[in-house]
Amino acid sequence: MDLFKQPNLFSTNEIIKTEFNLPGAEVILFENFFSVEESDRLYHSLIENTIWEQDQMTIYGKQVDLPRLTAWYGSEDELMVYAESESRMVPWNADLLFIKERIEQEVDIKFQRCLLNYYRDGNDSVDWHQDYEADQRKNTVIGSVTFGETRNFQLKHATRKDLNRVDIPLEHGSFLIMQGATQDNWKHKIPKTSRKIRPRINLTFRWIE
Ligand SMILES: O=C(O)CCC(=O)C(=O)O
Ligand SMILES: [Fe+2]
Repeated sequence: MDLFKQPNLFSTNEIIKTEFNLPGAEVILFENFFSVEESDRLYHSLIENTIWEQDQMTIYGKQVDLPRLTAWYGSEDELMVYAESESRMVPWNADLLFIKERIEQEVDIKFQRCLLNYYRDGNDSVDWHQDYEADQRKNTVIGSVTFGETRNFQLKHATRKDLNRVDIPLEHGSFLIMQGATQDNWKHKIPKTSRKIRPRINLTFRWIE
């Protein structure tokens, strides 16, 4: 039985592709990119087998835990500096290579590394941010895959106040591409929620020039 999608009269397992028409951004969503069976299997396997870390950040001079668990995987053995702490990148495993190869069929690049996020409940979140430092943001590709609970992925323009915020619910088995100048011009966030919800795993596969 599908853990995260309740069957209804109109439900379909077809892949649904949506291209968002946002100024200065290229954002494409594929719903049902992974089948329900694949998504259920990967959800459990990633929760159990990922080497999750509790990283910290500084707020008003105090060290506090990030509101989620994270892990860096990739092909190079290098130190990643993320949220001010250093972590060594873990080599790709079979699950990640399976996901990476599937999503690379939709983009013309090979992803170099992946940041996994584990949102344990509605208190876990990520605040408004742009991925990468300003000088690295041009022409990046982020492939974002979700397993588990649906969370609202929010996008807002970094400078233009005349543009409305966009909310994209990211469902079990979905795949979202952010490319071109998206990171340069738009911020994104996963807000907290007081709803009683189950965990969500998100994988952001990353490519930079
Ligand atoms: O969980 C998500 O969908 C977004 C994660 C994110 O923005 C990040 O890891 O940089
Ligand atoms: Fe991000």
